[in-house]
Amino acid sequence: MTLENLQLPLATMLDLASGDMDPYALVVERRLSHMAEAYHDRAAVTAAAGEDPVIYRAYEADVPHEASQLVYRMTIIEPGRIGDEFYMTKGHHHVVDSGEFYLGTAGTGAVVMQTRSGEVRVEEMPPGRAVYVPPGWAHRSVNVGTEPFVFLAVFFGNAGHDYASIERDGFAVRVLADGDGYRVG
Ligand SMILES: O=P(O)(O)OC[C@H]1O[C@H](O)[C@H](O)[C@@H](O)[C@@H]1O
Ligand SMILES: [Fe+2]
Repeated sequence: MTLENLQLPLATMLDLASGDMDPYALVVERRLSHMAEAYHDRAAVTAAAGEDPVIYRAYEADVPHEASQLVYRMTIIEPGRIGDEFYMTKGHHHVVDSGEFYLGTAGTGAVVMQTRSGEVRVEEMPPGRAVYVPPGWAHRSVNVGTEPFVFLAVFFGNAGHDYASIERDGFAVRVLADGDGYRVG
């Protein structure tokens, strides 16, 4: 094997507290208008539509989206709610069923996971807690705190993002404000 055929190693600085990455590419920036249908309180969606807040963004290292590659991202979900529902990601299945590794690094969040047959699990992701999302589980992350929720994600380069089934059917549970905390309803 010659060096010409080999990709060079890559090193990236990750700011675990803020989610900043260096070097990075901003690959996701989702505002409310990009996912308004995901929230159940229609009046609250309408009330927030004018401001159209940024709900979350993700930074990615320069890894090819190909089989055998491990893509890694820092995702930052802002604190906030639409009605009683916390800011969250759209959520997706992988096109090629494959696992994903998560590590909470700042703030207070959780990941909701759901199989195609409707089984649901919710795991909290405080800083230092790793969650493994096995193949076949759709996943959505939620900020249940008052600070930005930051996590590292690692997934296969050929996993792909399948949003259609979640856009159509949603998740069977919602993560809702409950006093100072949250409940899964
Ligand atoms: O793709 P979304 O459901 O909008 O979530 C935003 C991002 O969250 C995490 O970083 C996942 O690992 C990414 O694959 C995903 O793109
Ligand atoms: Fe994923």
